[in-house]
Amino acid sequence: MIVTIDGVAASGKSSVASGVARRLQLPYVSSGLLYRAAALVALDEGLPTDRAEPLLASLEAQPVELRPLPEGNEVWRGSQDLTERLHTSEVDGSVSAVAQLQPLREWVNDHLRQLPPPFVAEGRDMGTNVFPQAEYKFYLTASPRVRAERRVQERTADLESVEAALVLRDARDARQSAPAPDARHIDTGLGNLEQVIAKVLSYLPDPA
Ligand SMILES: Nc1ncnc2c1ncn2[C@@H]1O[C@H](COP(=O)(O)OP(=O)(O)OP(=O)(O)O)[C@@H](O)[C@H]1O
Ligand SMILES: Nc1ccn([C@H]2C[C@H](O)[C@@H](COP(=O)(O)O)O2)c(=O)n1
Repeated sequence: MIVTIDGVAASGKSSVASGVARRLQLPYVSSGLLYRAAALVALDEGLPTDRAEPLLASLEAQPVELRPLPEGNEVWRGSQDLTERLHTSEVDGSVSAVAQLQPLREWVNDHLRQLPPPFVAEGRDMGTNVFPQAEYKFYLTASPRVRAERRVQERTADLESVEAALVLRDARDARQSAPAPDARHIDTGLGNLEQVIAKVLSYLPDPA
């Protein structure tokens, strides 16, 4: 079984996906972390984010590994744990450019398609492009303001700046972020996190 949870920035994908996966006792996979890791490598190494070749060469020379652990995804590069450095405003500002590079999308998708089902996968195009065969698909939304009020707790910028950055990222990511025609849409602004997790679980088979 594959469950996909796609949606816009800060709509709650990671939190909902990890909560659903925990209750189903399945791994959960955050595709965004691979794009964030690629963007972090480009930032750390001063590589361009508008051309794939230099960045792909670095990623192939020293591979990145996504570990979908039950307690949360980790991203490692050799002996370096990159996880704690992936959710910053600096990476937020670069990741959309990296995600526009088709060879980088293929690099991410190759990683994802090696994972053995069952799992819960979250991102932008899990239910459309990466796992169109998924049995259960969800698409999360929430207003920019609601999403900014959540995200501002996790960043150092003020609410207005965070909301503007989210709206900009939504626009930059729009090309790959269309919902799957068979995805169930859930407005996460209509309930707290536990209520949204329960809503998703109500559409899924009970764990054996
Ligand atoms: N329904 C909800 N009610 C209240 N808070 C929520 C809800 N869903 C998620 N949150 C909180 O909002 C913040 C952003 O959620 P999360 O990181 O899961 O979003 P995301 O879509 O994965 O973000 P990104 O696209 O940037 O990775 C987190 O602090 C999370 O706990
Ligand atoms: N399947 C995906 C997942 C993510 N992206 C891009 C778009 C986001 O700006 C960025 C980071 O994702 P997030 O951690 O915010 O979910 O990566 C994508 O294009 N496709």
